Parts: sequence; C-alpha cells; structure tokens
Amino acid sequence: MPVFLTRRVALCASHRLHAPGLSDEENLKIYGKCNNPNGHGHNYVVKVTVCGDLDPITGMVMNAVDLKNYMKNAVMDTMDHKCIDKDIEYFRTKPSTAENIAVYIWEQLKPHMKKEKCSLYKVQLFETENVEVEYMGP
Ligand SMILES: Nc1nc2c(c(=O)[nH]1)N=C([C@H](O)[C@H](O)COP(=O)(O)OP(=O)(O)OP(=O)(O)O)CN2
Ligand SMILES: [Zn+2]
Repeated sequence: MPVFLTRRVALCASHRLHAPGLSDEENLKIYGKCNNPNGHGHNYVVKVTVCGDLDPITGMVMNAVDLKNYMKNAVMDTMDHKCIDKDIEYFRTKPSTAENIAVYIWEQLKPHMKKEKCSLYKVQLFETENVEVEYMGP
C-alpha cells in the first residue's frame, strides 16, 4: 500500500531568464521583462513528495527529518539567497526557468534517495503565487 509524504521549504533567489543559445534580441522577445539584464528575485517554494510502502513497525514511509536534511543539502544550501544563473554551475548552460529548476532539484535529490526504501515521486516548484511547475522524473 503506497503512502505519499510531502515536505516543503521556502527560499529566496534571483535569476534572469536568458537562453545561452539564443541572441540577445531573441531572448528579449521570448522572455520579455524576465530577461532584464540585472535579473529579478522570487520567493520560491519547493515541495518534495516521496512514495513508498508504510513500514509497519515505524509507521513511516521515511523519516521526514531525513527528508529535511536531504532538501537542505540539495535545495537550500545550493539555492537559498543565491543568484541561480551565476552561483549554480548547472544553469550556466540552461535558462533558469521554473521547469529547469524543478528538474535540477530532482537530480540533486535523487542520489540522497538511494539510502531510502521509498522513491522520489514529485518535485513541485512555486515560482510565484500564480506559477507552479511539477516534475515527476524522467
Ligand atoms: N514556462 C515558463 N514561463 C515563465 C517562467 C518560467 O519559469 N517558465 N518564468 C517567468 C517569470 O520569471 C516569472 O516567474 C513569472 O512572471 P509573471 O507571470 O509575470 O509573474 P506573476 O505570477 O507574479 O504575475 P504578475 O502578473 O506579475 O502578478 C515568466 N514565464
Ligand atoms: Zn523569474
């Protein structure tokens, strides 16, 4: 019987939407105000859901404190109060869209989950109150 466990963190970061493979004119046309050369900031919210069988002894899918520590290492330590495009190597070659950030978080968390019996199920990234992305893996 699979059970889902979700944990949430909030962080602040800045970024600029700019695709390295496109010209400055194309970037401005596609991303508009989000291509502002000096960037802009967001109060991001990240929710991570894991899924697995309930351990009949512990009553847990996995320990939520362990998930907190994985999210601290994979999300908070790399992204919080950072300039995403400049501080995170991954985004030197990819635009820091909410979609790409959700995939990045999934890839950062995946190695930690090898220690667990349950699986990474979903990463949700809220970029603004109105924009949310969900990624459920490759
Ligand atoms: N597919 C995507 N489209 C856009 C992304 C993205 O990550 N993926 N990002 C942006 C902007 O960076 C910004 O996050 C959203 O801009 P906008 O919708 O204008 O912001 P708000 O939700 O705050 O809306 P307001 O109208 O400003 O209140 C753009 N597109
Ligand atoms: Zn933005």
